[in-house]
Amino acid sequence: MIKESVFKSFDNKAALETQLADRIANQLQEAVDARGKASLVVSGGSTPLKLFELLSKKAIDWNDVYITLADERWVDNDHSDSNERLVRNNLLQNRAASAKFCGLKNMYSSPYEGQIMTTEQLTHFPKPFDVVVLGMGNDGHTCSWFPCADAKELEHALTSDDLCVAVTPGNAPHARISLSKAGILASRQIYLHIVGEQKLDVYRQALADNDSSEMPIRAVLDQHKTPVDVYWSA
Ligand SMILES: O=C1O[C@H](COP(=O)(O)O)[C@@H](O)[C@H](O)[C@H]1O
Repeated sequence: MIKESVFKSFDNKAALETQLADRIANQLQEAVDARGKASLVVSGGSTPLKLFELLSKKAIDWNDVYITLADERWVDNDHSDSNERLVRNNLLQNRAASAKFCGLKNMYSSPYEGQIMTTEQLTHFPKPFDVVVLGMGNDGHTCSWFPCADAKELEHALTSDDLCVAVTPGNAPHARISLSKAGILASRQIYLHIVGEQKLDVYRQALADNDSSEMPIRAVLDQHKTPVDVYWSA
């Protein structure tokens, strides 16, 4: 059994989103005040939409905030499955429109060819990342660390020192580019943002299991390098 992270439980999604948005905004502004710049890594998927909207309205020095993604589907930026599109439409709005965003997808035809360029594009980001917000799939994946991916690719994502890795999920659409475990853990604070009973069950299962290849979220939960706070609501 692994050590439980800080677990914050909310009766409803709106209460979670309000508190998490406040906390992230405070941490980003503190980082700007302390070091002149801040960095934020966000996930795609359906869970963070309202959080993005709330964050986008926060009065912080967005000019000094660098934003990127934890993972991306290798699709054009106007594709409905693009995480970049999601972030542009929901987070890089309102006051946050002046943040400095760098997506993970580039002009190469696959993430295998494009991953070096993506890594280079992120070299100017303030590191360690100040805040990382992760989601989790019902299969226990986070970022694009899919349990259904080729075993070698998943192992590479979880053990490589490279910041970015390419992954093709076995049973989800699109090849992906993802930050590696090393990249994600090179941060000051990680939030795992999950909603619903099914994800709570998956989280509990991840705490009880002991194999990161079956439940890749464990790679984040079972470590002592970086603080992880879990924000869950029904
Ligand atoms: O495929 C992905 O799914 C996870 C979880 O998505 P959700 O819709 O259940 O919130 C997400 O964290 C990840 O970034 C995304 O690429």
